[in-house]
Amino acid sequence: MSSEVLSLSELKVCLPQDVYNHLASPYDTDSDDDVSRVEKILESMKISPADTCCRVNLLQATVDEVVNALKGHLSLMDNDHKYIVQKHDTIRDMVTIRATCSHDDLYKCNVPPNADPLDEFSCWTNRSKKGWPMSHRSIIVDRFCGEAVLRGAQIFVKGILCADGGIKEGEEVAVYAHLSANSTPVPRGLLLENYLGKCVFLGIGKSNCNRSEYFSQETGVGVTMTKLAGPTLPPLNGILVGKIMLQNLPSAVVVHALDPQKGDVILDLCSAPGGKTSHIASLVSNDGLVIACEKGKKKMVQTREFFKSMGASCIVPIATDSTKLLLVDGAQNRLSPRQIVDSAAADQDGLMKVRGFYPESFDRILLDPPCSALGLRPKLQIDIKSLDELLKHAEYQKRFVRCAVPLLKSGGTMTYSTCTINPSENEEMVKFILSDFPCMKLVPISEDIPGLPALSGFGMSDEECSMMRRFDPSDKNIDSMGFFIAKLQKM
Ligand SMILES: C[S@@+](CC[C@H](N)C(=O)[O-])C[C@H]1O[C@@H](n2cnc3c(N)ncnc32)[C@H](O)[C@@H]1O
Repeated sequence: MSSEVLSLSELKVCLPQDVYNHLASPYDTDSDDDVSRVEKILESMKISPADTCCRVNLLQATVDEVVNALKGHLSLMDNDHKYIVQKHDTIRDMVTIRATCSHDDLYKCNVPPNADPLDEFSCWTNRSKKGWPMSHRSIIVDRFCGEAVLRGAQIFVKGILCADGGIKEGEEVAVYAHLSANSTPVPRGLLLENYLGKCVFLGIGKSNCNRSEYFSQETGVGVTMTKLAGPTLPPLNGILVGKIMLQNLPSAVVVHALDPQKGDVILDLCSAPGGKTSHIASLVSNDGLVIACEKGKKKMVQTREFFKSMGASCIVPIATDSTKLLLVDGAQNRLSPRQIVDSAAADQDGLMKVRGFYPESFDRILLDPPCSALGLRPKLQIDIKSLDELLKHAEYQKRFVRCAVPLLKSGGTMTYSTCTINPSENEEMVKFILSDFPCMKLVPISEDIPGLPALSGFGMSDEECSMMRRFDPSDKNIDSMGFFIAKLQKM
């Protein structure tokens, strides 16, 4: 058994056949173009969208202030990248950043191209036979670290699995990601010459320490990426804290589709890590009541700290199972959400202990439930093992819907979103809502909000499909993640 070293262009992101067939089924199989739509989506998933989008927190900054600060920050960066920072055409609180140079050559190579051999490697012929570069010592990171690297992150020591012996602080190293599916785990600290797995070349970085410290330290950046096989995204961690939030474009437009108004009483059923909830607070200038629910207690405590850092004071965070939020007792004296949270006691973490809310309580509801995440980019591998596993997501999402619809006031709207391309969680879910809840109808999302219409073939009219937004990761016009948004009103 030997190691297999791929370039990103050679890597094939695969799906189980039944999942593939399911995702391909809505496309017109008579058309050559559509037959390969899923292939195109899988191909585009390997790298990040070219634009980094950042949403301006209007509670603590203006768009002009952020544009100027980002331009200043990026112009000081110590590398050869140039970035274009600009306001989004139609989304008023969105700023996009695009690198003007990319390293397409690295995308096609499985070793750093055109570099002189290191003297000590030229006498070691096995090295090139195994696929490792003669020009650089190499490190291999785990897959999740690799995907983060392709999103512009640096390499933390915890993500490094194995490395060549002898790497020194300041040395340029070749960086690979281990493709873990179906392979035996790689023990951390392994010498690269003993690695027998399959990996993909991600680019070149500069080591911040000697090899031994990769594996003896608990925290810290081990390698700073300098050239990436894919779009070169600016590292913005720790920049303009509280003033911006890095979000993919579709995630940021969801709340514009929700269109919250000052004074509204709004329920976010799945809040953590809080990107969309804090966006609501920003758009209503903290004027209103936003109930943020999240099942994970620890997650909610962290999310509450994030809300504080964003100055989002109109949000009441609650750790609860949102599928059980509907109260059916006390028909006579139904308290409003404001009365319920004002009279609730706090738990030992300071989160309000709320049992639930009464029917017809909310002006707007955001339902951004857990999903199969088959739209997230970049993805080096997909973990879903079978169609049964994929379809379970839709069943779970229906539980949130059954709770959300009664909680909505008549005339109120619910915005539903997922970060997947799976129609069972998107178009089919909307059809389910329309069929099982005749009180609900689709309403159009503002034309300023970009995206494609929903897929046809799920029992909805062309007009209804045009009211929804679908983001296709292989769409060349909007280079973004896979995403879906629908807005429904209770009659
Ligand atoms: C797609 S994420 C939400 C992302 C969030 N809206 C944002 O923009 O930052 C789904 C969240 O729902 C939470 N979740 C899962 N089951 C839940 C339940 N029964 N009740 C409440 N939250 C749940 C997950 O822990 C996860 O944080």
